[in-house]
Amino acid sequence: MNVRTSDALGFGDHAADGGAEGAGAATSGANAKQAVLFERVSARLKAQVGPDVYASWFARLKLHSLSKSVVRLTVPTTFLKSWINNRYLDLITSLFQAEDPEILKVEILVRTATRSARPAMAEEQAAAAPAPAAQPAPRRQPVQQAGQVAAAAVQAQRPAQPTAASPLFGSPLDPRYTFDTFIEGASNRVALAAARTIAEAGASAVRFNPLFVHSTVGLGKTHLLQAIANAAVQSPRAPRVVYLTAEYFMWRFATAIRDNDALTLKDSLRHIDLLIIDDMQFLQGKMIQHEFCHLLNMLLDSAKQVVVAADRAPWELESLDPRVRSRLQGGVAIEMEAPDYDMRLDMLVSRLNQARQEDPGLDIPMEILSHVARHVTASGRELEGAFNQLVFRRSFEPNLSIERVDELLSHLVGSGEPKRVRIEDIQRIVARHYNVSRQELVSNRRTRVIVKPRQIAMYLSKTLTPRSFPEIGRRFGGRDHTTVLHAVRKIEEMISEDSKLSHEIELLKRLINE
Ligand SMILES: Nc1ncnc2c1ncn2[C@@H]1O[C@H](COP(=O)(O)OP(=O)(O)OP(=O)(O)O)[C@@H](O)[C@H]1O
Repeated sequence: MNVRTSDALGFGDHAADGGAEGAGAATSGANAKQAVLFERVSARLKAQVGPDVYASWFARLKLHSLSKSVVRLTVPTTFLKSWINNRYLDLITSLFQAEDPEILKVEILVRTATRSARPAMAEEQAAAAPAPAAQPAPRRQPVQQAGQVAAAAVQAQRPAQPTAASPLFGSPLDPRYTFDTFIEGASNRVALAAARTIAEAGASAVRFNPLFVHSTVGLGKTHLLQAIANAAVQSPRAPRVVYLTAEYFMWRFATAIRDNDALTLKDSLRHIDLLIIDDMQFLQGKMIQHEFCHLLNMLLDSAKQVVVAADRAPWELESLDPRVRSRLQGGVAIEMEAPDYDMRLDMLVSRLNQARQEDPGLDIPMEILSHVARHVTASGRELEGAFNQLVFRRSFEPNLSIERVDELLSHLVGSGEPKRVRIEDIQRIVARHYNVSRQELVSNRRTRVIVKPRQIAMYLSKTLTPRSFPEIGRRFGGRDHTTVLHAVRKIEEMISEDSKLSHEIELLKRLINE
């Protein structure tokens, strides 16, 4: 219940993040009162900093614990921790104090990460680099290689080892992220086919350019992007490949500008065949976006392939410069959805086979794998977390029973639930609450008595489901995505000013999540 409550605030999109022992376990320790307090503070924070900044920096913030006077919050990366600490800690503290004057201190912790920590040196480098206002240092570790400037930032569950053939600018890709280990299913088939086509095309661009892959967290975007890079660099045509996260791109440009070295950097990027950019939602800052727009235009105009991934569709990347957004929309956008049961089971079996290569004696009964696949439903990352827990526990509890597995994974089992909220349920519950019919909610009628419940239902659809603005628009009588966006913003504003409405919405969330 408490996990769900804090997810319902807009953290839900990222509920999967943080790994096996991260926020899920932590959040389950917080009681309902704490969760409501956290919701209220986050709503105020969102109202204060605006939805774009909020989505970039606070979407993955979770409540860890709240003692009488100390609030502990968690984020998935060290970078986010220092970014929030440096810029927003005072604001967050004052928002908590406004809700509860007994609170004296707010601490930001890094969740037990399933991703590798940044190597100390890179960490120091990032911390030392004075990112220009509004431009962050990289979230993941940059790695430089012999005289090369741009490098990829890599995410992995253990420190990534460079593959035999590395991308042009020395991207140390995680060798496990290949097409062979990527499980195919109905939810990602199209994206996988497009990715394979690009990897096989080598230096010659394919028809869809740029390819834009989007999904909520933990559904395999990074795995797929790195699989493209891993396969492309080994193809006989030997294209020049660069894989990097948007944050690394920002950091690299910020440092190059500081060191008067931007020209060299730009020059080194001119000659690539395949640019792969991950986590596009983090690209911020006018100047950096301008540089990125240049690069994008140059590559696309010279028929070089670009692949981009983000946690939302290109038209929903509101913080992006309209020119960048428009260029990104000029190709093909493909959404990946959550894996079904068969895919989840295949992922677990595949992970077991990989783990057996290191430990041939490792065995987890099929009955347990299938039980986990049935109950841990949210994302690949949660499955990975569940698998790691099982392997870890098995070493000192060799005969795990199903009941014990349930106990160990209860935080992961619960966290998938909010994602199953359906838009129809939201419409039904909101309509009943405001005494209007569901048909009226999706109709063209614009009387006040209908407009407000409709906007609330749209807001709840955006915050309680992973559906995109256009899809929500379609489900509300074929409305344009900007209408939904307007509704979400309006209700967010109203919530921050009107505590009665805020309580009403909390009540609706509870009814929907019941
Ligand atoms: N289809 C899949 N086949 C195999 N593994 C998968 C698949 N989807 C996700 N995973 C695994 O789940 C974990 C999380 O995936 P990944 O990091 O690629 O997600 P993501 O969509 O990039 O998440 P984020 O938005 O947080 O960056 C990884 O260990 C990945 O290997």
